Amino acid sequence: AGGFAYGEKKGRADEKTDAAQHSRESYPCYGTHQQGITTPHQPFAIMAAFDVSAQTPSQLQNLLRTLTARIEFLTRGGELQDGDAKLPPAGSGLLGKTFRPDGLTITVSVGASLFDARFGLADKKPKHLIEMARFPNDKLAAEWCDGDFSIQICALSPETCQNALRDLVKNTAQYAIIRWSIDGFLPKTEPGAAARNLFGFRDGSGNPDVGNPQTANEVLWTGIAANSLDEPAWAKNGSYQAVRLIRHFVEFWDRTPLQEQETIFGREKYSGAPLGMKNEHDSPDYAADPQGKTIPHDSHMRLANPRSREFMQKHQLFRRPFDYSRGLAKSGQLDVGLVFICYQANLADGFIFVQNLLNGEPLEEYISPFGGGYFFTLPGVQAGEYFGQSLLQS
Ligand SMILES: C=CC1=C(C)c2cc3[nH]c(cc4nc(cc5[nH]c(cc1n2)c(C)c5CCC(=O)O)C(CCC(=O)O)=C4C)c(C)c3C=C
Ligand SMILES: [Fe+2]
Repeated sequence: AGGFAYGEKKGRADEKTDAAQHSRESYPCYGTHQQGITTPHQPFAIMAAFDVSAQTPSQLQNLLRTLTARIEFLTRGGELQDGDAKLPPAGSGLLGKTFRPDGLTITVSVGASLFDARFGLADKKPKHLIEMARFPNDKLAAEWCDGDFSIQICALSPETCQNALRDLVKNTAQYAIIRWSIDGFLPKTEPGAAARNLFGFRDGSGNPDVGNPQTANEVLWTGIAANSLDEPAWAKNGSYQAVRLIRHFVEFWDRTPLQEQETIFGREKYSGAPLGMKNEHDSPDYAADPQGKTIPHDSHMRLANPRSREFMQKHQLFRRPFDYSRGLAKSGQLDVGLVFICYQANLADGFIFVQNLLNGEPLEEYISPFGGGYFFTLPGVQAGEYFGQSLLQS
């Protein structure tokens, strides 16, 4: 009595390992599209941008091959194999010697600057890829903007994101230098409901359902969506990624009346329902509210998507944001906000068009965009290939 069979005992012992505390959820990195876009929204993230220090096309290829190999290893889970103890260990050790995939996705995207004179790629640039231009309410800090490529890391724990970033920084050090990086998280929420941003509002309720492949084809994938057929052939099945780092003035927001907060977004704070409706996923009926008495014309949601037929066909984007918290700003105010990330097949019709509709909105009093960038998420690849292969070999 009280004894354990070997297997049972081993099972119990295994339950106590670091690895067992993490999820076996795995999103293999090979396929038509990269992971981290239509993948279920994980609760933790790091968004980072890098500059390439590689000098030649073949060094750039080495960088992309290394990135792909590390992404394959990290997203599959496995065991670190240390060699000579006089050399650095194989990994950070943050997750222990063996580690599980923990829902990790790593999404690689390239910036406009990668298409300058260095690598002979100038004539292959996606049509709408440019460095991020300033919008009227922006206070952009150059050190928080742009980059030759971006890496979006998402997982079910913050340590899995950290471990992945450390691994990528170490293994690409010969050819790339990190430029900026920010950690993100999402509050827990009921199943099927969008997570809340730091203003306390559900953020993502009006997103297109990109879990439906037909909707994803119409909204996300360059070279597939109707408004993106004039792009270079290598870019097919990629997507434009727009990143905006947006500080929230939460002390000011928390002193703003509830009614005003709800009018600013056009939704009820707690349920997330459009004003005048019951449920989060109810569709607003703007035709029945031509004067904007229920949902004001200058509310965030009405400006961002007037739901006209033309808009729904051409200007939809898919948001996959995270909240951030970085302690205190120099002013003594909380330095918190949103890592706004969205994907679309055509950047000009998507993010840029919608942001221009939002310029001057009442929400601007409470926010201050300070960084981010535009990137092009590379098409997916099959085992044996590397991310960016279609670009370098086209
Ligand atoms: C240019 C694109 C957008 C930026 C930048 C943006 C910033 C931003 N948004 C919120 C909070 C909410 N946004 C909501 C809806 C919404 N926002 C955009 C676009 C941008 N938002 C769109 C296209 C939509 C969907 C509109 C619709 O289809 O009805 C909402 C409402 C809930 C929801 O639908 O997700 C909230 C809340 C913040 C805080 C923010 C930057 C500070
Ligand atoms: Fe929004």
